[in-house]
Amino acid sequence: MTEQALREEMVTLARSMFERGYATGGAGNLSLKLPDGNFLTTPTGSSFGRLVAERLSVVDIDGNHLSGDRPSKEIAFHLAIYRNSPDCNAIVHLHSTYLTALSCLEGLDSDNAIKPFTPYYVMRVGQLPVIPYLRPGDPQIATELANRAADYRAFLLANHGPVITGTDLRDAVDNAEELEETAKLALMLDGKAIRYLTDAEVSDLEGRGK
Ligand SMILES: O=C(O)[C@H](O)C(=O)COP(=O)(O)O
Ligand SMILES: [Zn+2]
Repeated sequence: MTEQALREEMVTLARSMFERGYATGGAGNLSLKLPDGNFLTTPTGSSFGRLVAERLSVVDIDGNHLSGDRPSKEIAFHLAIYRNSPDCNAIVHLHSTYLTALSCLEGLDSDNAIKPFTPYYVMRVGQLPVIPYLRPGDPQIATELANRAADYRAFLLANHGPVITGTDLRDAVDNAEELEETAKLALMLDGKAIRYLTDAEVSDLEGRGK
């Protein structure tokens, strides 16, 4: 896709998420890899419902601001993931209701906050490691994500919200929506006897197409 088409896709997908309640106010941020190797990101403080294609931020791999409005304060963690995850070409960070609620619970398994109980969670996301609470914009978030980026497709920032990757922005958005719905199910089923997928059932699903 051309840069202009990617800009328009980011605006369209962001507005769709906003209109369906996956993003509110100025929370969250998006990024994607451009054909020239630089990165397109949402400007800091921007609303997913009001992005303007021409004003989106462009940065290089070192985080230098090349054009557009001032980039997200979280651009460092986006770039840390790109550096360490060759398959990642787009990233979605949200404060979506159910994943943010989950991120606020005591006693989460830091290796995987959601044990698999549906096939699509396994096929699209797999595991959800938890990053300890850090102030939004703290550079340590980038270090924590860099250390895990090669092994996971999504991450849960404690008391904050999810970070989800994809092979392109549509894939990252679809993964984010699947993960948010899985968190909603997990909270709805809390206290009930869930039949989790067995290790064999999970292995059978891993590596299969979505
Ligand atoms: O993650 C953050 O820093 C904020 O919580 C957020 O999601 C929006 O920050 P941005 O600078 O507007 O991208
Ligand atoms: Zn945030």
